[in-house]
Amino acid sequence: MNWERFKSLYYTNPKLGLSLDISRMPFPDDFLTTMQPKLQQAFADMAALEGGAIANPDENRMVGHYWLRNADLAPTPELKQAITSTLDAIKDFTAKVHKGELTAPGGVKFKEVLVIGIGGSALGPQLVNHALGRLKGGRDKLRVSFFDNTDPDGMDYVLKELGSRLKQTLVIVISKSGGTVETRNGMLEAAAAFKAAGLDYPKHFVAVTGAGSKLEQVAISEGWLARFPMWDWVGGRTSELCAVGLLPAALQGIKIDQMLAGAAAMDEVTRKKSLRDNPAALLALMWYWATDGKGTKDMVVLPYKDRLLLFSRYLQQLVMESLGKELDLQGNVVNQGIAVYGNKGSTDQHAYVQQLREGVNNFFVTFIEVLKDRNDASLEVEPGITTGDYLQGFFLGTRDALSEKNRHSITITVNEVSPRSLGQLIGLYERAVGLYASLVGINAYHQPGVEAGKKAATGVIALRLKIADALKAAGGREFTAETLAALLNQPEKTELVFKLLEHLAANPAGHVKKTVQKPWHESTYAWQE
Ligand SMILES: O=P(O)(O)OC[C@H]1O[C@H](O)[C@H](O)[C@@H](O)[C@@H]1O
Repeated sequence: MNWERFKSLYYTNPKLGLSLDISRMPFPDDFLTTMQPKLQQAFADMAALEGGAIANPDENRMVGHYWLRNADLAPTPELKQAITSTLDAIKDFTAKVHKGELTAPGGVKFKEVLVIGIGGSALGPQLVNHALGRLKGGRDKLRVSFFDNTDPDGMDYVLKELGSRLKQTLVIVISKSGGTVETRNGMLEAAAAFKAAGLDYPKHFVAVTGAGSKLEQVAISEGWLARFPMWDWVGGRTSELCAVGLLPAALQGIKIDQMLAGAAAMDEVTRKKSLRDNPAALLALMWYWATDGKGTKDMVVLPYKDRLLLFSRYLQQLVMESLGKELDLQGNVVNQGIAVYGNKGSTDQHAYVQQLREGVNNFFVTFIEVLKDRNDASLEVEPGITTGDYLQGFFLGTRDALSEKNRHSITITVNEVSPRSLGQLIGLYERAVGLYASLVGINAYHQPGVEAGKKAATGVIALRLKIADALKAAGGREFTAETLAALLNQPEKTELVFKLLEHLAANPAGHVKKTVQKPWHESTYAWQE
């Protein structure tokens, strides 16, 4: 590639220990200049947001995740106090757990944390757990596992892993709204497991949730061990650096002050109004150029580091839930968004990189390079060559191979994976998403599209109950999906009735016996005690 272009476009910040290379995005010479008016408007929007404006108009909310790492920026003394006192409470609680001053009943020391949450209430903690666990090679102070779904078998798997250590397990139920059904279900399943083991679960349970939520009410009425707040001015997908992410991380033994310091340092840099000094603005403009400001290309995130495996999954929510919007701020239909996927290199080179090089050219790659290979000395796998040399070799080789075929890429380089650098990366992408949303004129801070699926699921659950009632009342009579839907007076829902019957018949709790017939849709279903 072109060294002169690289020299002129390379952003490097030795203080942060982070660099950004946009030279492999072949935007025209005047692109950065022509974007200046839009970009300056985006900076102005961002300054207003940080100053406490209602930056999420649909929900009439402020957007305050930047205050979490510099409470002095909070627009009122009350908000500042809320941030600092929560941080103190997290540290205090964690210190007591680590010292064994706060224990499970019977003085049993907590050794395990089970986090129950979903979406923004799980992805950040999962990323941090995976990226920063056992960083120096030693053991974590507490080991963290997750329920992040309503999959019964998934929960059984985690509970089996915990086994008899359930008595040493601290459970953190995280839900901003406190009403998310998957999380409620996880909480009930965990409580049942504790009860079955003869354990007094409220003495193990902690809630992170919004004031007055259903979850908070349960935690209060059952006398849970502790509660930590979640505020309406922090979105789920930007909540890693409030109690949602900090509490599990601190308990694990991760240096949360360094994560916060990393994000704060990145915030300072990404507030700069001069484009060439602002890596988040450069990133946002590259997304704009690569995708025509319309999401026409996908963002493939490829960290060459196992510890950053979950970064793409974390970014998937941050980017897609923020940018994937039907309407712009004026109410025009725009169907915005950028699709995000990726795992890690060089692993993915043996999976889908074939298509990236030769197949449909509908993406741009963001490589994440980590300079430091490992803590200890490295084996030479060939004379003078280590496994880390190979990891870099595959990264550089793949990048060149893609460039040769006009497949564009951005590269972010960090010195190492550490609490500080992860805080920086989180801060970098939060800012880039916010700036990009301004560039394309959308609200990045709501998620109206998520509700439709939740509402429809409620309808499905109601129909499931009706089916069970009808079959029971029919006392063993056999129905096809069609005859049952007709009986329920819902012929338009025959497909749903079929799907529900199939699931009921597959599980003992369904009490449904299926008799297979030909053709398959003449199969019958009947109640069975
Ligand atoms: O934290 P909770 O209120 O339980 O929400 C968990 C998640 O579910 C919702 O459906 C939203 O789409 C996500 O933005 C959110 O992070």
